[in-house]
Amino acid sequence: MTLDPAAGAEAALRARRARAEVKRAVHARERTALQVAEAAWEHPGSAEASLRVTELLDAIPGIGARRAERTLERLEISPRKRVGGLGARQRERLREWLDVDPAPARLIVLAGPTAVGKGTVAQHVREHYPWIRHSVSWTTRAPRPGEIDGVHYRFVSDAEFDEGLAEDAFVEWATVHNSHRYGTPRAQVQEVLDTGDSVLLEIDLQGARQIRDSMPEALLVFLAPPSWEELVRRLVGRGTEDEAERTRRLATAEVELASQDEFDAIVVNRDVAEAAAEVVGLIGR
Ligand SMILES: Nc1nc2c(ncn2[C@@H]2O[C@H](COP(=O)(O)OP(=O)(O)O)[C@@H](O)[C@H]2O)c(=O)[nH]1
Ligand SMILES: Nc1ncnc2c1ncn2[C@@H]1O[C@H](COP(=O)(O)OP(=O)(O)O)[C@@H](O)[C@H]1O
Repeated sequence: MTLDPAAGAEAALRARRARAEVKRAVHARERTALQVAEAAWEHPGSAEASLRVTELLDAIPGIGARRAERTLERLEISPRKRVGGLGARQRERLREWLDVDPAPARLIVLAGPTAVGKGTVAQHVREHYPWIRHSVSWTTRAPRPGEIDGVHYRFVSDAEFDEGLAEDAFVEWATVHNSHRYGTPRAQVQEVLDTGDSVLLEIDLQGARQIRDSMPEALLVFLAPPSWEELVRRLVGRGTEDEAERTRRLATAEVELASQDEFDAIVVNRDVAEAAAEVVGLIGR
């Protein structure tokens, strides 16, 4: 029987479209990942069955690629596996996880190089997505023009910061740009999480790594510039640092750009509103 290549290509295109539709429905919350998995196991030849497990988890809002990868490691399921190809015990473990775990990410870290637009995007989120709360970090750096104590940061002295450290008051903290210290108050974050709301932490790479280790359910988002030149343009354009400080910050930025693969998701900040919508879309509801 000769295989007609055109018919084969047509069938492959149909299968790809069917899988894309399944992922879209999960991302749009029209179907749960658990319903898709059950359909895959009921109908072995279906589009659901041919989805890779990574595709299925990645389609769940609030589960970035890294969190999907870490979850499959924990479930001892190879990322190459298709949903329909899982063994009985793997199905049981996946069914259990899908039934309980994929809660919306409620602790979101937004990190990225200086002047990429973290503060601007976070401000847009604050204004347009009021259900997402924001933690106010402590910092020993001086306020910039227009920055309000208690809103942008809690501006404190070194001695006050030391007191906070002695009282274990921070869920994470770091010395950034080899100069000032910044820390996220534990009580503030816990209070938000206890109410079931989501909280956005705008912190540096060191802080993001601490959160990843201490709170693995957090969603880590890296905000990237469209290009290095644009990043430099924004830093100079902001006009809040002198030449020496800009040089120091750009040196940190190079290190941070090299670490973006440690994050669950990367959002490029070309347009503030679009970047904010993408971050919020990752959080899930
Ligand atoms: N680890 C940590 N980093 C923070 C915290 N608050 C702000 N940062 C980071 O400190 C760095 C310096 O922030 P800032 O002085 O506002 O300058 P910017 O980077 O140019 O916005 C940025 O990467 C912020 O994300 C915090 O509570 N913890
Ligand atoms: N998408 C964007 N396009 C152009 N300029 C931007 C964009 N996002 C932010 N900016 C500008 O870049 C500068 C740095 O933004 P900021 O939010 O202070 O960065 P960060 O908090 O990451 O250090 C600011 O002048 C801001 O207005």
